Amino acid sequence: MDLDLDKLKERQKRIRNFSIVAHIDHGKSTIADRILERTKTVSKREMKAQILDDMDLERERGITIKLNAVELEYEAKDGKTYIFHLIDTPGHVDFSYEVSRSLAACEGALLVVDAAQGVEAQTLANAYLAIDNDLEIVPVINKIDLPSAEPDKVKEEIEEMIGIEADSSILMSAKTGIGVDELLERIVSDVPAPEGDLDKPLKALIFDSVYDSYRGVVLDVRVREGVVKVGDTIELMSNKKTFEVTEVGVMSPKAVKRDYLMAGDVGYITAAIKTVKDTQVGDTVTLANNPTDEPLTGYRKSTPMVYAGLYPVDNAKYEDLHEALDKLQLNDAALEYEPETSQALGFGFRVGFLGLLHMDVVQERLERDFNLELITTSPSVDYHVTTTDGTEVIVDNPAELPDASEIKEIREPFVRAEIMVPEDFVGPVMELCQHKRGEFVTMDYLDKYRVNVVYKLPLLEIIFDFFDDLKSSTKGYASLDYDVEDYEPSELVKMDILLNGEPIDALSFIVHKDFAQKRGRDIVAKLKEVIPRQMFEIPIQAAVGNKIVARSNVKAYRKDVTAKLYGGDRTRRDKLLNKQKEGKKRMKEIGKVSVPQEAFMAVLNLNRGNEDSK
Ligand SMILES: Nc1nc2c(ncn2[C@@H]2O[C@H](COP(=O)(O)OP(=O)(O)OP(=O)(O)O)[C@@H](O)[C@H]2O)c(=O)[nH]1
Repeated sequence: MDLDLDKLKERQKRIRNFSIVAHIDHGKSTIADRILERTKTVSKREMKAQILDDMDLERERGITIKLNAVELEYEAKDGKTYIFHLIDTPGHVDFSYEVSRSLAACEGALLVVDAAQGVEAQTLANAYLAIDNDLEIVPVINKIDLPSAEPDKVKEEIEEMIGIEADSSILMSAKTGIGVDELLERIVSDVPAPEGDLDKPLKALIFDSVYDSYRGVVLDVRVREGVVKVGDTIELMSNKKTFEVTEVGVMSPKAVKRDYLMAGDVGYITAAIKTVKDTQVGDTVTLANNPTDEPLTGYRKSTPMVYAGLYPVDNAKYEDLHEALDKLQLNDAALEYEPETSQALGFGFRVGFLGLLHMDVVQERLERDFNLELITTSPSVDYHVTTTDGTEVIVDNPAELPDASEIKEIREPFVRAEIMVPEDFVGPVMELCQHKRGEFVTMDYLDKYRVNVVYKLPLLEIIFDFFDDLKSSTKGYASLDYDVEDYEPSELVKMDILLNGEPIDALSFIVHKDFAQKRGRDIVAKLKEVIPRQMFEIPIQAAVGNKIVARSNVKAYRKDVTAKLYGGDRTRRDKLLNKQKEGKKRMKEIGKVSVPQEAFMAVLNLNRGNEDSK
């Protein structure tokens, strides 16, 4: 097929690639919906609420996890039809790496700020990512329909805190539709058209990929230079593997086939790629017979910060879990895993996550989409350990921590946490941070009312319930952003948990020496609650080294639990039986003891484990 380059150049001028970035809940998805609706990309009837958040899980949780690229056509006031590629981005702090991925595919970003909430931590973090990517930023002040909206104040905040001109911000209500027309026109006028030579060799960035059981791996790409067509042989530059292109197209929002994708386009390529490991997000695609000389620079790769063991309840499902992780990783570049074995749980994987939310989402996907029943062990961070003979080891599984007598020093990851909060709540925030072993760094007034409090905190303390505690101690007003800064020595110890006199490797965890006693007592109490009675008494002990810090017993099973309940109440009885059945599914037989999934997560649910422990 011969392409008319002049026509393509003309088309390129009418392309606008942009993302929407915002703090969580400021209205990104609702704005995306309005844009789709106004450009008639989907009919009202087809339109489900929040169409871009197409995964059930996202809809249930109400957060955007995966990014999606959609092509829309917009007929502008100048009479021309523009091609928009809207790339949705997640807003949660766990997913900022996906934001930087999608920004690498754009020329512009709509920076959405809630007119009542103002600039928050993730607004700043995302705005800086956009600035770093040299994107044109179009500020949008959303929710101006709210009685508490203060658009003028928000404009000032944007100028003062982000340092971009905000006088011309679009005032919008995604709810009522005010401002949508202006927004569309401003995308045309403010977001630059993509550049990139059409007659150069193909250079396309893989910014996402999805596994499809019929078509194989589907690559989401942003073409930077050249053109790619069906029948071309593409080469993945990182591993030099070649594939014949079977289909190219765009999402609109369903897949629509095209004859070609050209410089400036955001779309997908399929090439009967069967092995998920062959494709790497961030890699450059070129043509095998006419390759480009230099790959594109990828983007900041995300590194996992939280690690946990994932084990199939049924040991025979190990290979299924392996396959499921392979497939999931394709949609989730941040996911890392390697096989591990546990004496208690058998064969499984040690999996690295970006944060607890990410861990939750992965676990749910594995269970729901791949029909697996899993036991997840309590999350851990990675420790840098120096042993007495001078060896350095990285330990992300508490069970693998060397014996205390062999450890010279343990260093744990510390984060710089920036917490934005109205001044009235500075007291409670500081108190919370102190509780979590925080070290005060600095505090600045952002404007008359708001303060940015900076603390250095151990990541270990942040990943547990810090965010929830922060929200509850500030009535939801605080926002948090953090980055791992360095590893520093801490007085950490390993807590072993013994059931029936046997140490259970999958239940051990690492804790600061000062919190050990209290955590030990709390965990024993919690385990006593969640481990069901059996025919014999089960002693539970928490130990640091040889020292038992807490103990308790699960009493032997006496009679049918349902016997106590009102004989006549069928529903109540059925409920209980069902619940027992549910619980049983998730039991893991360890020695003679049945241990439920809850037990492995007990350390997460110690009701503010650190409180009063100092
Ligand atoms: N009053 C009012 N509510 C709005 C407006 N825009 C969005 N909302 C509401 O604000 C909430 C958050 O909106 P979303 O669009 O889900 O926010 P988001 O930024 O996409 O959130 P994440 O996907 O979780 O990052 C929802 O309950 C919306 O209905 C608006 O203009 N006015």
